[in-house]
Amino acid sequence: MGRTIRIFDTTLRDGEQSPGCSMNLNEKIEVAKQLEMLKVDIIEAGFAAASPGDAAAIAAIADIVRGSTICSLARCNEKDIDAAWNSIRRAENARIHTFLATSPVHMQYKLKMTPDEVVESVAHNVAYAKKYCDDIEFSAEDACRSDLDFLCRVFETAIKAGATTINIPDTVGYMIPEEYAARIRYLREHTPGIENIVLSCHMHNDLGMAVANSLAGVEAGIDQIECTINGIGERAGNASMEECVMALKTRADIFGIACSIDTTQIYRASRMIQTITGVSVAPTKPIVGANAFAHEAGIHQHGVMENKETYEIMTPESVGIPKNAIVLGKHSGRHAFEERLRELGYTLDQEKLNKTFEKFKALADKKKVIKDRDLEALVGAVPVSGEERYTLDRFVINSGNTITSTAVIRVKKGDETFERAAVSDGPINAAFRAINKIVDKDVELEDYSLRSMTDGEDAQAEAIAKISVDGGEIVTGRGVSTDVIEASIKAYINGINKYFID
Ligand SMILES: CC(=O)SCCNC(=O)CCNC(=O)[C@H](O)C(C)(C)COP(=O)(O)OP(=O)(O)OC[C@H]1O[C@@H](n2cnc3c(N)ncnc32)[C@H](O)[C@@H]1OP(=O)(O)O
Ligand SMILES: CC(C)C(=O)C(=O)O
Ligand SMILES: [Mg+2]
Repeated sequence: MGRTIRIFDTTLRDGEQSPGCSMNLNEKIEVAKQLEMLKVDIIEAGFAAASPGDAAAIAAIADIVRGSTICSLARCNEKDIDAAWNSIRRAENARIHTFLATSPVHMQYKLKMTPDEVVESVAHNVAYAKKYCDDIEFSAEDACRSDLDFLCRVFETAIKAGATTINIPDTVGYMIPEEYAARIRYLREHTPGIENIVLSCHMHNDLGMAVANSLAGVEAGIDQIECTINGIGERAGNASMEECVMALKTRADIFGIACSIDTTQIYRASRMIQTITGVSVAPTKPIVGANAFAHEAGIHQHGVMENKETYEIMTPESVGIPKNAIVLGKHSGRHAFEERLRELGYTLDQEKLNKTFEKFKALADKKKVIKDRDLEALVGAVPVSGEERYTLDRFVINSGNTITSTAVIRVKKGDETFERAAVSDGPINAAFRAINKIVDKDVELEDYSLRSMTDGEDAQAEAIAKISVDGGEIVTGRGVSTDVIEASIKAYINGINKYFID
């Protein structure tokens, strides 16, 4: 393979801009460690000027992650660039990513700047960022609705001021593949200095073409793909990393392009993002959806039994979906348990391993066979150290279609226990109201969902409770149990705990 493509992951920045996908500090660190395991070239860890919490998370990631470059986004102004640099300065490799819109509609109505003022701002702010660090990316926001000759002028200015990567984003997901490729070819031919620059694409999925456009860009000379795990991101999302990477790998005969990604970490990364954000992918989602490697039709099943290549263009193992060799149940020991977790891609520290094993044994008493999805649910449901402020001790619910529901909830906080009762028109709302009385906060339930993690009568339920406390940011709480009410109460308490940790 001749060329190599860089993978720039923006799950923690553009991905986090997806409604309901906010992550707290611990969650961002977990995601960043997983991105390091995936061996992504650049991690866009956030937008430092957006909030002190974002800046702190970027700084923590810059301290911990080694190998990948750590990047912060910044608008074209000195305050944003100062904040970006402060957050990434301790990274092994640091990048400032500054951007300014170049399309007529953005310049006139949003920025209220003339084209000349935009060029001046790019010259000034890229040079200002360059004083801090060598690795500077400049993005022309809404580049795909911008005049091509004006873009050449803006990019030439950014390159002269010190930009080392030039990003040509399709901010609103407007392109079709051949059109984007033609744009890239034009820019390469008409921008002085561009031959020594890393060219990047950042495609949005409004018309469902983010991945196709990224790959068309690569064929036209793009050197870096910006993407997110599961394709999360603003509006319809960004190009999905797993789809871009597996297309390059599976069709190496067409692209002949290598990338650094350890594809066996893809499945775990996808599950982690689903668990943390509470946003599940569709069963038909390529690469990581529940049906991506499932064969339902008889003719397909027959073909796969004879030779998997009849209907599989890649193997589940290549993206880290493990083969299920060991059956785990109540008689399984710690070795088999730990080994299976390792096969699923989880290496837990001793404290989390012990807690997860305890929960595994408790679950094995209720279920005959513990499946991989059960294990993933257990790992995701065990809080990381310091996260448990309140824990559920016991609950009693009285509900029916002719009575008002009542809930009595008892929780522990350290050595103390608190118990309150509440009524409502449904059992889950009554339970949530009782918890509100205990924590004595104005907790608002913003979104709630319940689904079965596995099949069968003894399936585990996963509840997601998105809450805000005292009008603050929305946090995602998650609870798992074979009892749907217990799962819901745990999710609500998990959300409240996260609020207090942040
Ligand atoms: C395409 C993208 O994904 S861009 C990244 C989008 N991400 C986000 O916006 C998430 C984080 N954002 C935030 O937290 C806030 O918007 C902040 C902190 C950045 C700014 O907040 P505020 O100061 O309250 O401004 P607000 O968001 O209302 O408006 C944006 C301002 O930035 C200006 N602006 C927008 N883009 C740029 C840019 N690239 N360079 C310089 N200024 C810009 C706008 O013109 C507007 O300026 P004005 O206040 O003088 O009218
Ligand atoms: C900040 C830029 C790169 C962006 O997210 C976009 O244009 O979509
Ligand atoms: Mg974007």
